[in-house]
Amino acid sequence: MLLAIDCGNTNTVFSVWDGESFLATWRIATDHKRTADEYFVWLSSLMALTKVDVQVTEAIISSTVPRVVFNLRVLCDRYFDCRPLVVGKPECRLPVTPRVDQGTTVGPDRLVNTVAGHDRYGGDLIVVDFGTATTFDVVDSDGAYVGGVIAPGVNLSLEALHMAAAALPHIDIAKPPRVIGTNTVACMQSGVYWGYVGLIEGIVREIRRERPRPVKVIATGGLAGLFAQGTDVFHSIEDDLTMHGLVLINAYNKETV
Ligand SMILES: Nc1ncnc2c1ncn2[C@@H]1O[C@H](COP(=O)(O)OP(=O)(O)O)[C@@H](O)[C@H]1O
Ligand SMILES: CC(C)(COP(=O)(O)O)[C@@H](O)C(=O)NCCC(=O)O
Ligand SMILES: [K+]
Repeated sequence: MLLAIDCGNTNTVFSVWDGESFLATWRIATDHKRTADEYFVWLSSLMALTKVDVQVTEAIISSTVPRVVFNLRVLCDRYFDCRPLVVGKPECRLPVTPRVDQGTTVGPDRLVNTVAGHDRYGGDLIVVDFGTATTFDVVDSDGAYVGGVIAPGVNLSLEALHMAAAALPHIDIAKPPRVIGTNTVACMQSGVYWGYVGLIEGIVREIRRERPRPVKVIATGGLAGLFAQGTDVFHSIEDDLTMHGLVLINAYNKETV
Protein backbone atom coordinates (compact mmCIF):
# COMPACT_ATOMS: atom_id res chain seq x y z
CA MET A 1 0.00 0.00 0.00
CA LEU A 2 1.07 3.53 -0.76
CA LEU A 3 1.22 6.22 1.92
CA ALA A 4 0.65 9.56 0.16
CA ILE A 5 1.52 12.66 2.18
CA ASP A 6 0.41 16.15 1.13
CA CYS A 7 1.97 18.73 3.42
CA GLY A 8 0.60 22.26 3.05
CA ASN A 9 1.49 25.34 5.06
CA THR A 10 -1.55 24.81 7.34
CA ASN A 11 -2.39 21.11 7.29
CA THR A 12 -0.68 17.84 6.42
CA VAL A 13 -2.86 15.10 4.93
CA PHE A 14 -1.99 11.40 4.94
CA SER A 15 -3.87 8.96 2.68
CA VAL A 16 -3.45 5.23 2.18
CA TRP A 17 -3.93 3.93 -1.37
CA ASP A 18 -4.41 0.18 -1.80
CA GLY A 19 -4.00 0.18 -5.58
CA GLU A 20 -7.69 0.77 -6.27
CA SER A 21 -8.99 3.24 -3.75
CA PHE A 22 -8.07 5.33 -0.74
CA LEU A 23 -8.62 3.31 2.42
CA ALA A 24 -8.36 6.24 4.77
CA THR A 25 -7.35 9.89 4.98
CA TRP A 26 -6.08 11.66 8.10
CA ARG A 27 -5.21 15.30 8.69
CA ILE A 28 -2.86 16.95 11.17
CA ALA A 29 -1.76 20.57 11.63
CA THR A 30 1.56 21.21 9.90
CA ASP A 31 4.32 21.70 12.45
CA HIS A 32 7.95 21.43 11.44
CA LYS A 33 8.91 20.53 15.01
CA ARG A 34 6.87 17.29 14.94
CA THR A 35 9.22 14.30 15.04
CA ALA A 36 8.97 11.03 13.14
CA ASP A 37 8.08 9.28 16.40
CA GLU A 38 5.25 11.70 17.07
CA TYR A 39 3.86 11.20 13.55
CA PHE A 40 3.96 7.46 14.02
CA VAL A 41 2.22 7.42 17.41
CA TRP A 42 -0.60 9.43 15.85
CA LEU A 43 -0.70 7.53 12.56
CA SER A 44 -0.51 4.04 14.03
CA SER A 45 -3.40 4.67 16.41
CA LEU A 46 -5.54 5.91 13.53
CA MET A 47 -4.47 2.97 11.39
CA ALA A 48 -5.49 0.62 14.19
CA LEU A 49 -8.96 2.18 14.17
CA THR A 50 -9.55 1.38 10.49
CA LYS A 51 -11.25 -1.93 9.79
CA VAL A 52 -8.58 -2.97 7.28
CA ASP A 53 -5.05 -4.05 7.97
CA VAL A 54 -2.94 -1.15 6.73
CA GLN A 55 0.41 -2.35 5.36
CA VAL A 56 2.46 0.54 4.01
CA THR A 57 5.15 -0.57 1.57
CA GLU A 58 5.86 2.69 -0.30
CA ALA A 59 5.46 6.42 0.23
CA ILE A 60 5.35 9.69 -1.67
CA ILE A 61 5.56 13.20 -0.22
CA SER A 62 4.61 16.61 -1.57
CA SER A 63 5.52 19.40 0.82
CA THR A 64 5.22 23.15 0.48
CA VAL A 65 7.14 23.40 3.77
CA PRO A 66 10.72 22.24 3.10
CA ARG A 67 11.57 21.87 6.80
CA VAL A 68 9.04 19.09 7.47
CA VAL A 69 10.42 16.80 4.77
CA PHE A 70 13.29 15.56 6.93
CA ASN A 71 11.04 14.18 9.67
CA LEU A 72 8.58 12.72 7.15
CA ARG A 73 11.48 10.91 5.48
CA VAL A 74 12.58 9.53 8.84
CA LEU A 75 8.98 8.40 9.49
CA CYS A 76 8.88 6.42 6.24
CA ASP A 77 12.33 4.97 6.71
CA ARG A 78 12.08 4.02 10.39
CA TYR A 79 8.50 2.83 10.63
CA PHE A 80 7.55 1.69 7.12
CA ASP A 81 10.98 0.61 5.94
CA CYS A 82 10.73 2.50 2.67
CA ARG A 83 12.42 5.43 0.98
CA PRO A 84 9.77 8.00 0.01
CA LEU A 85 9.62 9.75 -3.33
CA VAL A 86 9.67 13.50 -2.76
CA VAL A 87 7.97 15.61 -5.44
CA GLY A 88 10.24 18.39 -6.64
CA LYS A 89 13.46 16.49 -5.93
CA PRO A 90 15.51 15.51 -8.99
CA GLU A 91 14.95 11.77 -8.40
CA CYS A 92 11.18 12.22 -8.69
CA ARG A 93 10.29 12.38 -12.39
CA LEU A 94 7.21 14.09 -13.77
CA PRO A 95 5.38 13.10 -16.97
CA VAL A 96 5.83 16.61 -18.44
CA THR A 97 8.49 19.18 -17.57
CA PRO A 98 7.15 22.55 -16.34
CA ARG A 99 7.76 25.49 -18.68
CA VAL A 100 8.76 28.33 -16.35
CA ASP A 101 11.62 30.78 -15.92
CA GLN A 102 15.00 29.15 -15.46
CA GLY A 103 15.93 28.67 -11.80
CA THR A 104 12.31 28.96 -10.61
CA THR A 105 11.01 26.46 -8.09
CA VAL A 106 7.37 25.56 -8.58
CA GLY A 107 5.47 24.52 -5.46
CA PRO A 108 5.27 20.71 -5.45
CA ASP A 109 1.52 20.89 -4.71
CA ARG A 110 1.07 22.79 -7.96
CA LEU A 111 3.06 20.21 -9.93
CA VAL A 112 0.93 17.45 -8.41
CA ASN A 113 -2.33 19.28 -9.15
CA THR A 114 -1.18 19.80 -12.74
CA VAL A 115 -0.57 16.08 -13.26
CA ALA A 116 -3.88 15.13 -11.64
CA GLY A 117 -5.92 17.79 -13.45
CA HIS A 118 -4.50 16.85 -16.83
CA ASP A 119 -5.16 13.17 -16.18
CA ARG A 120 -8.82 13.84 -15.41
CA TYR A 121 -9.62 16.63 -17.87
CA GLY A 122 -6.92 16.77 -20.52
CA GLY A 123 -5.13 19.94 -21.49
CA ASP A 124 -5.81 23.62 -21.35
CA LEU A 125 -6.85 23.85 -17.77
CA ILE A 126 -6.71 26.12 -14.77
CA VAL A 127 -6.51 24.35 -11.43
CA VAL A 128 -7.58 26.56 -8.52
CA ASP A 129 -6.42 25.27 -5.12
CA PHE A 130 -7.80 26.91 -1.97
CA GLY A 131 -5.11 26.37 0.66
CA THR A 132 -3.08 28.72 2.84
CA ALA A 133 -2.52 30.54 -0.43
CA THR A 134 -4.97 30.27 -3.31
CA THR A 135 -3.08 29.10 -6.36
CA PHE A 136 -4.10 29.12 -10.01
CA ASP A 137 -2.06 26.63 -12.00
CA VAL A 138 -2.20 26.97 -15.77
CA VAL A 139 -1.87 23.65 -17.61
CA ASP A 140 -1.04 23.49 -21.32
CA SER A 141 -2.62 21.04 -23.76
CA ASP A 142 0.31 18.61 -23.36
CA GLY A 143 -0.05 18.63 -19.58
CA ALA A 144 2.82 21.01 -18.80
CA TYR A 145 2.58 23.48 -15.94
CA VAL A 146 3.18 26.82 -17.66
CA GLY A 147 2.74 29.26 -14.77
CA GLY A 148 -0.09 30.76 -12.81
CA VAL A 149 -1.10 33.01 -9.99
CA ILE A 150 -0.55 32.98 -6.21
CA ALA A 151 -3.12 34.95 -4.22
CA PRO A 152 -3.48 35.35 -0.45
CA GLY A 153 -5.61 32.53 0.93
CA VAL A 154 -9.14 33.14 2.18
CA ASN A 155 -8.31 32.60 5.84
CA LEU A 156 -5.17 34.69 5.49
CA SER A 157 -7.28 37.58 4.20
CA LEU A 158 -9.70 37.29 7.13
CA GLU A 159 -6.80 37.04 9.56
CA ALA A 160 -5.14 40.12 8.05
CA LEU A 161 -8.33 42.18 8.59
CA HIS A 162 -8.52 41.07 12.20
CA MET A 163 -4.82 41.63 12.91
CA ALA A 164 -4.65 45.10 11.44
CA ALA A 165 -7.90 46.63 12.69
CA ALA A 166 -8.50 46.85 16.45
CA ALA A 167 -12.30 46.71 16.18
CA LEU A 168 -12.52 43.78 13.76
CA PRO A 169 -13.00 40.36 15.34
CA HIS A 170 -11.63 37.01 14.26
CA ILE A 171 -14.32 35.35 12.15
CA ASP A 172 -14.76 32.29 9.97
CA ILE A 173 -15.47 32.48 6.27
CA ALA A 174 -19.09 32.01 5.22
CA LYS A 175 -21.28 33.02 2.29
CA PRO A 176 -23.36 35.95 3.51
CA PRO A 177 -26.93 36.03 2.17
CA ARG A 178 -26.59 39.63 1.04
CA VAL A 179 -23.67 41.78 -0.13
CA ILE A 180 -24.73 44.66 2.14
CA GLY A 181 -23.89 43.57 5.67
CA THR A 182 -25.88 45.05 8.55
CA ASN A 183 -23.37 44.15 11.29
CA THR A 184 -19.57 44.00 11.53
CA VAL A 185 -19.25 40.25 11.05
CA ALA A 186 -21.61 40.25 8.04
CA CYS A 187 -19.71 43.19 6.50
CA MET A 188 -16.38 41.37 6.90
CA GLN A 189 -17.75 38.11 5.54
CA SER A 190 -19.19 39.97 2.59
CA GLY A 191 -15.90 41.73 1.85
CA VAL A 192 -13.91 38.55 1.89
CA TYR A 193 -16.48 36.24 0.27
CA TRP A 194 -17.68 38.50 -2.54
CA GLY A 195 -14.24 40.07 -2.90
CA TYR A 196 -12.85 36.59 -3.38
CA VAL A 197 -15.51 35.65 -5.92
CA GLY A 198 -14.45 38.77 -7.85
CA LEU A 199 -10.80 37.77 -7.55
CA ILE A 200 -11.47 34.27 -8.86
CA GLU A 201 -13.62 35.43 -11.78
CA GLY A 202 -11.26 38.28 -12.66
CA ILE A 203 -8.12 36.18 -12.63
CA VAL A 204 -9.76 33.41 -14.67
CA ARG A 205 -10.99 35.97 -17.21
CA GLU A 206 -7.53 37.51 -17.59
CA ILE A 207 -5.78 34.11 -17.83
CA ARG A 208 -8.22 33.18 -20.60
CA ARG A 209 -7.27 36.33 -22.49
CA GLU A 210 -3.62 35.24 -22.39
CA ARG A 211 -4.29 31.68 -23.55
CA PRO A 212 -4.58 30.61 -27.18
CA ARG A 213 -7.43 28.12 -26.66
CA PRO A 214 -10.51 27.67 -24.44
CA VAL A 215 -9.63 26.73 -20.86
CA LYS A 216 -11.56 24.59 -18.37
CA VAL A 217 -11.41 25.58 -14.69
CA ILE A 218 -11.38 23.00 -11.92
CA ALA A 219 -11.15 23.69 -8.22
CA THR A 220 -9.83 21.81 -5.21
CA GLY A 221 -9.14 22.46 -1.51
CA GLY A 222 -11.47 22.68 1.46
CA LEU A 223 -13.12 25.96 0.51
CA ALA A 224 -13.78 25.19 -3.17
CA GLY A 225 -17.37 24.12 -2.53
CA LEU A 226 -18.18 27.29 -0.62
CA PHE A 227 -17.03 29.50 -3.52
CA ALA A 228 -18.78 27.34 -6.08
CA GLN A 229 -22.00 28.60 -4.46
CA GLY A 230 -21.13 32.15 -5.49
CA THR A 231 -19.80 31.70 -9.03
CA ASP A 232 -20.33 29.39 -11.99
CA VAL A 233 -16.73 29.72 -13.17
CA PHE A 234 -15.79 26.18 -12.04
CA HIS A 235 -16.37 23.30 -14.43
CA SER A 236 -16.01 20.92 -11.48
CA ILE A 237 -14.76 20.49 -7.93
CA GLU A 238 -12.26 17.71 -7.27
CA ASP A 239 -11.85 16.99 -3.56
CA ASP A 240 -9.08 14.42 -3.89
CA LEU A 241 -7.11 16.07 -6.69
CA THR A 242 -3.74 16.33 -4.92
CA MET A 243 -3.93 12.76 -3.60
CA HIS A 244 -4.87 11.50 -7.07
CA GLY A 245 -1.80 13.30 -8.47
CA LEU A 246 0.47 11.72 -5.87
CA VAL A 247 -0.78 8.24 -6.82
CA LEU A 248 -0.17 9.00 -10.52
CA ILE A 249 3.34 10.38 -9.97
CA ASN A 250 4.27 7.40 -7.83
CA ALA A 251 3.06 4.98 -10.51
CA TYR A 252 4.85 6.96 -13.24
CA ASN A 253 8.15 6.74 -11.37
CA LYS A 254 7.80 2.99 -10.91
CA GLU A 255 6.94 2.46 -14.59
CA THR A 256 9.88 4.47 -15.86
CA VAL A 257 12.60 3.01 -13.61
N1 LIG B 1 -13.72 22.28 4.41
C1 LIG B 1 -13.25 23.42 4.96
N2 LIG B 1 -14.10 24.31 5.50
C2 LIG B 1 -13.64 25.45 6.06
N3 LIG B 1 -12.36 25.79 6.09
C3 LIG B 1 -11.48 24.95 5.56
C4 LIG B 1 -11.86 23.72 4.97
N4 LIG B 1 -10.75 23.10 4.50
C5 LIG B 1 -9.73 23.91 4.79
N5 LIG B 1 -10.16 25.02 5.43
C6 LIG B 1 -9.32 26.10 5.92
O1 LIG B 1 -8.58 26.63 4.83
C7 LIG B 1 -7.23 26.93 5.25
C8 LIG B 1 -6.26 26.25 4.36
O2 LIG B 1 -6.56 24.89 4.33
P1 LIG B 1 -5.63 23.72 3.83
O3 LIG B 1 -6.27 23.14 2.64
O4 LIG B 1 -5.40 22.80 4.95
O5 LIG B 1 -4.29 24.50 3.44
P2 LIG B 1 -2.84 23.95 3.10
O6 LIG B 1 -3.01 22.91 2.03
O7 LIG B 1 -2.12 25.17 2.63
O8 LIG B 1 -2.27 23.38 4.36
C9 LIG B 1 -7.11 26.48 6.70
O9 LIG B 1 -7.17 27.64 7.53
C10 LIG B 1 -8.30 25.58 6.92
O10 LIG B 1 -8.79 25.70 8.25
C1 LIG C 1 2.06 28.92 -3.29
C2 LIG C 1 2.24 27.94 -2.14
C3 LIG C 1 2.70 28.69 -0.89
C4 LIG C 1 0.88 27.28 -1.85
O1 LIG C 1 1.01 26.44 -0.73
P1 LIG C 1 -0.19 25.95 0.21
O2 LIG C 1 -1.25 26.98 0.20
O3 LIG C 1 -0.71 24.67 -0.40
O4 LIG C 1 0.41 25.69 1.54
C5 LIG C 1 3.24 26.81 -2.54
O5 LIG C 1 2.82 26.20 -3.73
C6 LIG C 1 4.65 27.33 -2.70
O6 LIG C 1 5.34 27.54 -1.74
N1 LIG C 1 5.07 27.54 -3.98
C7 LIG C 1 6.41 27.99 -4.33
C8 LIG C 1 6.37 29.07 -5.35
C9 LIG C 1 5.66 28.72 -6.65
O7 LIG C 1 4.88 27.76 -6.71
O8 LIG C 1 5.87 29.42 -7.66
K1 LIG D 1 -2.65 26.08 -2.54
